[in-house]
Parts: sequence; C-alpha cells; structure tokens
Amino acid sequence: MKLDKKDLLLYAITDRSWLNGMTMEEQLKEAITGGATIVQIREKNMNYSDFLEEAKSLYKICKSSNIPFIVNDNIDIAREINADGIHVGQEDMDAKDVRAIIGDKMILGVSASTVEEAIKAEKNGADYLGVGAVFSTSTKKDADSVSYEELKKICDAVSIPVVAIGGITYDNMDVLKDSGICGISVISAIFAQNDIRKATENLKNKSEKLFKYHKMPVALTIAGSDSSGGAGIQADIKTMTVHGVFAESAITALTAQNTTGVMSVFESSPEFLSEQLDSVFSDIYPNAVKIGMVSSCNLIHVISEKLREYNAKNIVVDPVMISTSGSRLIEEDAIKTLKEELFPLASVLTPNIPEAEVISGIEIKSTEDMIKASKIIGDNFKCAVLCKGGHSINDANDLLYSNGEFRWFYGKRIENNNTHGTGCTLSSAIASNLAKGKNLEMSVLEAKNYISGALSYMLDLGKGSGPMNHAFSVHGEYK
Ligand SMILES: Cc1ncc(COP(=O)(O)OP(=O)(O)O)c(N)n1
Ligand SMILES: Cc1ncsc1CCOP(=O)(O)O
Ligand SMILES: [Mg+2]
Repeated sequence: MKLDKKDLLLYAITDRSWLNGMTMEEQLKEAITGGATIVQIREKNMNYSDFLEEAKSLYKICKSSNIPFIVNDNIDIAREINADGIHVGQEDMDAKDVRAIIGDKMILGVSASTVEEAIKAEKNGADYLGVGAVFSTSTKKDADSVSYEELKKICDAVSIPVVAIGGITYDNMDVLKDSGICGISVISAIFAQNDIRKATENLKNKSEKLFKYHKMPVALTIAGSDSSGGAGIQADIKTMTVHGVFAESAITALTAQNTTGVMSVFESSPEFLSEQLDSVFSDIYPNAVKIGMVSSCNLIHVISEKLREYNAKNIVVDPVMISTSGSRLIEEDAIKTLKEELFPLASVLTPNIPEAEVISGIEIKSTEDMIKASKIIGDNFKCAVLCKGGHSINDANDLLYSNGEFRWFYGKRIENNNTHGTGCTLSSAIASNLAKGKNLEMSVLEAKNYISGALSYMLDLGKGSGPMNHAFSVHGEYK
C-alpha cells in the first residue's frame, strides 16, 4: 500500500492499559468514527497467538473503514495478516533488513530522535518517521526526548513525512504547528479518554487546521537558462524538484541553445539580477545556493554582494566556462573576478578538469595532478573542491578536497554520449542534498548516484550530445 501523507494527520496507537470495561475493538471503532486516519497495534506483553488474533480483528475493523493498519515491532505478525505496514524503533530490527524482508509494497515506519537517525532511516527505505518523545510521557518511560528545534531539523532534513509522538494532547499540540510535521501520533490522548470518539474528533479538527500546510527545504539556482532544457536553470530546477527540494531561480542570462551548440546569449542586466536576488532572499530564504553560468564581471559583483548581504549558506559554485558542446560561456576578465569575489564565498567548488586547470594554473594529466590542483584551489579560496574526473584521466572518479583531506568518489562508467548538463545537474544535486541538511560527503555521494541514474536511463533526444532524464526515478524502470 502506498502511504499518502494525509494518512498521517492523526495516527492512533492502541494500548490495552485503558480499556475501562470496553474491548479493544470497541475502543478502536470509536477512534475511527472520531476521525483517526491511521492505526497501529502496539502490544508489548502479549503472546504470539493472542497478538495475532487481536491483530486480525483490528485489521478487519480498519479495512472496513479503509484506514491503513500498521503493526508495531512484530514483523512476523505484520506479514502473516498482510498488514499495510510495520513500525520499528532504533532498538528493534534494522530498517534496511525490515525493508529487505517486507519488499516495496508494505509501509515501513521508523522511529528517530536525531537528524542522523532520520537521514539513515530514509536512506534505508522508511516511508515515514515517528519522532519523539516531543513532550514527556508516562506511556513510554524509556523514550528519548526530542526538542522542537531537533524535530524541525529532522523535518527539513528528510523528504519522507514525519509524525510527532510522545505526550501530545489537545492542549499542547499547537506548539508543533510550524515544525514541518504532517500529523501527530497519540496513545493516551485517545485511548485514556472517557469519550474516545469526541477526544479523537477534537484532535482531528485541530490537526486539520495546524498541519494543513507543509514546509520543505529550499534551494536557489543562480544560473543561465538553457532553451533546450537539458542544462542551466532548467536542469537545476528539475534536479532540485526530484530531490524533494523547492527550487527558486535568479537568471543570469537567457541562452538560445540546443544539444549542438549555443546560438546566442542575452545577459540579464546587473540591476535586474540584483532585483531577482532581493526578491528571493527577502521572502523564501534558501537553505542552499547553486551558482552556474555567470559570464561577466558586473554580474559577479552583484552576486557576491547579495550573498554577503543575506549571509547565504551552503554555496555550491560550478565554475561554468565552456559548454558540453564546446561554446565559451564566460568572458576572459570575468574569470579573475570569479576568483577574487565568488570563490572565497563558496562552500564547495565543482570544476571539471579544464576548469580546474584554469583556476589552479597547472596542467592536469594524471590523478596526481588532480590532487595537486584541488589542493591549490582549496587552499587558495578556503573552500572545499570537488574536482570532476574526465575521460582523459580516469572514468567517472571525482576527488573531494575538504578540510585538508582527500576523498575519491568512484563513479560507474556509463557508455552514454548524451551528457549535456551533467555539470549543472551534479552541482544542483549537491546543493539539494545540502539544503536537506546532509553533510558535504554524503551530499556528493548521493549526487553522484543520482547522475548515474539519470545517465543510465539512456535518454535519446537531439542531434548532438543530448540531455539526461532528470526524472528517471519518477518514471520508474531504467537500466
Ligand atoms: C508512529 C510511531 N512513532 C514512534 C513509535 C515508537 O516506536 P519504538 O521507538 O520502537 O517504541 P515502541 O513503540 O516499540 O515502544 C511508534 N510505535 N509509532
Ligand atoms: C510509543 C511512543 N514512542 C515515543 S513516545 C511514545 C508514547 C506515546 O504515547 P502518548 O501519546 O500516551 O504519550
Ligand atoms: Mg519498537
């Protein structure tokens, strides 16, 4: 079953501690009538056969109301009754192993209380996260406590939906409003209440108001438009979008180009670029910025001034100089200005071999030269450098020089001549991952995997070096 994030608005978790003369079935029916949107059976002290019987019975109730039914902890029971999903905590089974056993069809929920746990759970195949305890609770005394700030960071760092859990009541849930959660998960606020139906109804009505809107990480691309759609602004926006990041743009130039070359360039005026940057930074502040084609000194002045004025973070500079089709995309004197004004602001620079030669001033003929050039660039501009390997030196292996350390990223060599926009796409993928709160190494690693996927689709468009399929993961099958 595919999880819709609206399903997580009000997540009811069963507990026999407060049966109060009712059966679990009766209580559950009340909660569902009151508006619970998803149900989890949580039995900590039951033998297997009783757990199984109860799971079957509660599952039937949920199915008759078309509500997803999740089993806590017990993967065997989840599989035996063909539940919609399973929820595991950090102390239970490893999420990766659970995913391998349950396959793609079943929902996997994972508990997380830190950004690291959340990112790992997403990577290991979780469909949603339960994050808590956000308030103190006597229902689970050993639960870690999670601050509002950490909850917010977790929501920003992952693309999968998050529910908050732990000590949530009708009266305290308002403070969770802008954290980025999709809903709340409760036990006692439903099952310990005298009127379960009314209590659920109240929680549901408030959840609908509080969690109707969603936040998402934001990345800004400052680059040129590519009319053919494979590179530049268009590639950046597609890449950021499929990464679950909201894309903003400030356009430095319009180019008339296709896969065979660049016919003409119409540059934005410095004033107009400045207005675009003011508009973006003063309203939807980006979590990361990617900078691509900037062809003249005046535009570089504007960008560096605005990045400083707005204290921009996670700046990825792709020093675009020559297009894949061989057209020059920067004026000679602008390279000097790039070095003086923009590179020192970068978190990471992503030159290819010819660009690294121009920036470092040395010829690159071997992997040792790549190491030397990256060190010269990184030490000079006090930023990290991802020097992208090329045909002549190695296949698809890139070198990251960061904080005085080198790390090679080994890429899969893909026999595909359609490489239009690979540089733009890689730097946008890195910016997207940084916007989501990932560290630089993880951002580079995942960006490289993304490029491999986009190239492996073997999209065949245009008469020259064609574009990749940025949305390969949305379109399913690829080689
Ligand atoms: C939705 C949701 N979130 C978190 C939990 C807690 O799971 P876990 O950490 O494994 O603790 P137990 O519930 O097993 O005690 C959950 N069950 N559901
Ligand atoms: C299962 C769980 N995981 C973290 S806190 C918690 C208990 C939630 O129960 P309540 O809503 O009664 O605080
Ligand atoms: Mg558990």
